[in-house]
Amino acid sequence: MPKIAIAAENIGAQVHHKPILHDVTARFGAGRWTSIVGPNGAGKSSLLKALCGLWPAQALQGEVQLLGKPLQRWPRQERARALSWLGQNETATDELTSYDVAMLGRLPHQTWLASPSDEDHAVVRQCLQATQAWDWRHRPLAELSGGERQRVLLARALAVQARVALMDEPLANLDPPHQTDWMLIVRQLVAQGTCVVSVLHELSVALQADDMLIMQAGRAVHHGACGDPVTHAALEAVFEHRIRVRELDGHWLAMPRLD
Ligand SMILES: Nc1ncnc2c1ncn2[C@@H]1O[C@H](COP(=O)(O)OP(=O)(O)OP(=O)(O)O)[C@@H](O)[C@H]1O
Repeated sequence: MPKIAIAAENIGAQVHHKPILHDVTARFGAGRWTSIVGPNGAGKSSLLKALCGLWPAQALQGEVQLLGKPLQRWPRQERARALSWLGQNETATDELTSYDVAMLGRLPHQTWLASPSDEDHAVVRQCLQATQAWDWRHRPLAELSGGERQRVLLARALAVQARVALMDEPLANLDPPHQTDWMLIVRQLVAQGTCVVSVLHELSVALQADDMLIMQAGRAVHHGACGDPVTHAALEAVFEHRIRVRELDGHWLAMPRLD
């Protein structure tokens, strides 16, 4: 078993007194990529937000452990260096250029009011190039297409160089070649020991991860290896057997059932 990088321990959450996460325990290893999947409204984004500390404390039960220490005991800047976040539908940085957005990923490495270092600039360049967003570095985020903008936001998340990377629907708006690039980037991160946890609706991509956490109605109903037939059965069941998992050229794929 790899070292646990981040763990949700008995997490519960409510919105307006309505429970949306029920006693979720899930542990994610260093150097592993885990995909979180499940039907709409299953609580996938809510769990990711809990892992990231984005829930108000009064709406949350249980504990998140980051690299062996409770999340709320981490000093803010150290935590921002250890944990990176790629969220959905972010618009707060729309007026900034792509370069400046990616540079925001370096903020946890900078001291108050200091200019970015040569290393910060080198990392930002490398991340924008890795996501093929370097060509529009001078353009404001607001002017970019959905997929272009997603690649800049991914570059920002990569620029943090965090040991744990949480990504909510990272493939949103990405065309197939850039989805493949994203998987290759994730594989590189994992090879360097990073823990990657991603919420994905693209089940065939999700099946390329090391592990899969399946959620339903606010609960974690299965957590296992992506190559395990028990995981495939759980995946088919959670989607009411309207998909089937099949192997093609050594990869597991999820296909819609039309019969
Ligand atoms: N701020 C909120 N106010 C009210 N209800 C919320 C709020 N956030 C989440 N919920 C509810 O909590 C449940 C889980 O939502 P969540 O976004 O975590 O699901 P999800 O699995 O990520 O869904 P999807 O696949 O549709 O993105 C849903 O029923 C949703 O309506």
